[in-house]
Amino acid sequence: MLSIAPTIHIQDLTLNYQNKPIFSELSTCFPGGKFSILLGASGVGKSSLLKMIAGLLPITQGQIISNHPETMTHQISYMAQQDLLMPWATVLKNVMLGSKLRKEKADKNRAQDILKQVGLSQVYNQYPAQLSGGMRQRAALARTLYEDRSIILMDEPFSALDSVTRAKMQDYTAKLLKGKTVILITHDPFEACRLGEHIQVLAGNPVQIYDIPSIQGAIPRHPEDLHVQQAQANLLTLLIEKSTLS
Ligand SMILES: Nc1ncnc2c1ncn2[C@@H]1O[C@H](COP(=O)(O)OP(=O)(O)OP(=O)(O)O)[C@@H](O)[C@H]1O
Repeated sequence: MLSIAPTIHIQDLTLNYQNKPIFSELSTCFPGGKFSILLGASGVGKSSLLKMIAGLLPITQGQIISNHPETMTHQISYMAQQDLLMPWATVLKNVMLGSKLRKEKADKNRAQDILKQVGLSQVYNQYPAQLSGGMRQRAALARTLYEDRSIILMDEPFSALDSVTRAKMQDYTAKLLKGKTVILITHDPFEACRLGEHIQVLAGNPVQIYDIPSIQGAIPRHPEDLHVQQAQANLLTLLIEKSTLS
């Protein structure tokens, strides 16, 4: 595992789907070793941007570069909105799937420890179809965390969880990924303010990136932290102001 934490630069990035423009000449930066949070209305292009960073969507105009270019091909762990669990493999085997695909020796102890931390120790040997939606999402989270990469991209990783489990998973994820370059998409301003060391909103017509002032305190911030509560209110107000819904 590399101990570097790459910074990711987005430069003049344009995205069209079948001639339909989504965003144009977008530029921003996701700082190395920080937890970056990306918010924005449904359909604005957040998942597409994440897929472009992950190399899953071709770049036709503009570029995405890193100060450690090698990390962009070999050091990314990506968690999609859909859990993408393999139905034929147990939960434990799903978590260790990356090792198997790379023909590496799997670290069963690490996989089991992560599954325990996400509350799935009782279902190691069950299959995805036997799990609830929230359990499936935690299995996908465990698989993402098991990879131990320098860059972690997560698309709404806690969206299916009840509020208590969600808070616990936020805490665990923030602690485990400390010092890594993380980009996390969420619709939840509270989550953004608990976890964000760098918060951005994708919004407007034409779509632009807005930087949110940084919030005091180390992450994961406590739910009762007054800075979190004030920042959450400000962020929700900004999202409402930028909303194009009438
Ligand atoms: N494969 C595709 N082909 C055509 N259009 C697409 C495709 N994928 C996404 N789009 C369109 O691109 C736009 C941005 O989609 P994207 O999934 O990136 O948005 P999002 O901000 O992540 O939304 P959400 O918050 O609902 O997940 C939407 O209008 C969507 O319909």
